[in-house]
Formats: sequence, C-alpha cells, structure tokens
Amino acid sequence: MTTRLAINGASGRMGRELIVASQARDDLALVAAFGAPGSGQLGVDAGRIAGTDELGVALVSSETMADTAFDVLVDFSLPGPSMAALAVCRAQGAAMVIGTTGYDDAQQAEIDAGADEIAIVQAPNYSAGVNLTLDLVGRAAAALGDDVDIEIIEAHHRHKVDAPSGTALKLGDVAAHARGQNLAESAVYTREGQTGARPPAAIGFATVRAGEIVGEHTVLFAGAGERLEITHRATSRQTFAGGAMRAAVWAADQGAGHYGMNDVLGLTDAR
Ligand SMILES: NC(=O)C1=CN([C@@H]2O[C@H](COP(=O)(O)OP(=O)(O)OC[C@H]3O[C@@H](n4cnc5c(N)ncnc54)[C@H](OP(=O)(O)O)[C@@H]3O)[C@@H](O)[C@H]2O)C=CC1
Ligand SMILES: O=C(O)C1=N[C@H](C(=O)O)C[C@H](O)C1
Repeated sequence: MTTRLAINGASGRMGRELIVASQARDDLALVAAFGAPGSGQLGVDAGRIAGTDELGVALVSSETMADTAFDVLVDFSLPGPSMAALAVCRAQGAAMVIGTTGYDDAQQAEIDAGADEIAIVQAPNYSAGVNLTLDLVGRAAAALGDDVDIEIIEAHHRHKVDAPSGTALKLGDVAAHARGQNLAESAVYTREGQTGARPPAAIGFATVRAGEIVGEHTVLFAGAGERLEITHRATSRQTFAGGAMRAAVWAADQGAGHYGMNDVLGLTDAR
C-alpha cells in the first residue's frame, strides 16, 4: 500500500531533504508540500525546490492544508506553524511525524493531547545513530552513577534558532533519568562570572553555533582519573530525512499514541 505523504516546511533545509528522501521509497507518494504563507516559492514545483526532477506537486501555503487529503504529515518547520498543522491532522485523523524542536511546555502539552486522537511520532533526531547513542548514554549514566560529572556539548549551523538542540535536551533527559534525577532540577544551561563550584548532580549544557555544521553531540562523563565521551556527528541531513520517511510509513499503520523513533526502530531502551 502507498502512503500519501505531506510535508510541512517543505522549502526549508530539512524540507528539501525530505522531498528527496520521499522519492527513494516506493511505499510513499508525495501529495502535498506546504510552506510559509508569505514564501516567495509558493507555486514552484517541489522537485525543483529540492533540486530534483519535477514532481507535479507545487509548494502551497500551509494555510490551505485542511483542503488536502493525506495519510501522514511530516513536519520540520517551527513550533508555531507545527501547532496549526497538528490541529489539521487531528481534524483529518491523519498521522503526524514531528521533527521540529524548541516547543514550550504548553505546545508540548498540545502534542501530548493530540496523541490521544492520532498517531504521533515525535523525535528530536531521526538518525539511527543518535537513537543508538541515546541508548548508550542511558547505560553509561546508569553504570557510572554519581561518580561522574555529566556535560553535554552540541554544535550546529549558524541558522539554528533554538538552543540547546532538541537532541541535547533528550540526551540530558535520558542521562538524568538513568541516574534517578529530574532534568529540570539538574540542568545548567549557562555559566558566567562567579558561578561557584559545580554542583555534583548538575547536568551541564554547552552550545556552539557556527558555519554550516549539520549537527554534533557529545556527552561527557568525567570522573576521577578518567573521562568517557560519547559523540555522534551527522555529516548529511539525509540521515534525518531517511529516518523521518521510515517513521512516516510506520506511523501510517499505527493507532492513536505518542511514539518515538525507538518505537519505529524497534529499540526498547533508546528514545
Ligand atoms: N528531528 C530531526 O531529526 C531534525 C530536526 N530538525 C528541526 O527541524 C526544524 C526545521 O529545521 P530546518 O529545516 O533547518 O529549518 P528551516 O528554517 O530551513 O526550515 C523551516 C521551514 O519552515 C517554513 N515555515 C515557516 N513558517 C511556516 C508556516 N507557517 N507554514 C509552513 N512552513 C513554514 C520556513 O519557510 P520560510 O523559510 O519561507 O520562512 C522554512 O522553509 C527545526 O526545529 C530543527 O531543529 C532539523 C534537523 C533534524
Ligand atoms: O536544527 C537542526 O539542524 C537540527 N536540529 C535537531 C535538534 O535540535 O536536535 C537535530 C539535528 O541535530 C539538527
């Protein structure tokens, strides 16, 4: 069976990669490409936007989303626009694959509520490598316990608008959970001036924004006389796009629920 796929944020960095990745699968048919209402690329063929052959699907304003039928919507846009997309998916009973990061608590609560009605896959990172990294970090944090200091360092391109990255926050959440801590109570997002000594249970975050770095994450476990570092480096956005396409096909077959990439990949411990 072919899944009818719609993409929100289709002319963005990830949107263009999603268009390309959708063409590599014969179980997906791209039926709609949505962009910002004011985009100068409205009306342009999605294939042309992505640098491939014409696909016969033009970029249209996301304000028209409710007029189009699809089985699954893949959203890599911004938190605000993805909330509007969520409302359309709920109204249509379509599944949603959420790649967008940077939600506030109220927006995340709306996503959680939406998952009572439709299948939602939400992951801050759709690469298989990062999802295995989450598993490894959970195991390392549990094994090393309170004897080590945990710091998370992430680096991304200069265009990224949210910090720390969604992946860094998820890594922190997994590490905190594995040590019986709550990330909200342990996280240290900034340090400047007379900070005082490091609280032992702190989970620190450091953010780099530079050039065109696709996405790099290191979790540092520093103890007495040794240091363990677990690093993932994405070198192409195709790794995210391919994973999101896999999630889209999977989501189309699921009942209502809030799923992660661990469910799509069949991993039990990773998120
Ligand atoms: N989960 C994962 O694996 C990954 C997640 N991400 C996340 O995906 C998101 C997008 O990243 P990226 O592609 O780099 O960002 P971009 O800014 O390149 O893309 C976002 C797109 O959303 C569009 N947009 C803005 N407003 C609307 C609207 N109202 N309706 C529809 N589309 C709209 C923008 O259009 P315009 O430019 O015309 O304003 C733009 O094309 C980020 O949150 C990022 O963190 C990124 C990579 C991997
Ligand atoms: O904005 C990006 O580019 C990325 N965002 C995601 C995040 O916030 O974790 C995933 C990836 O690292 C790229």
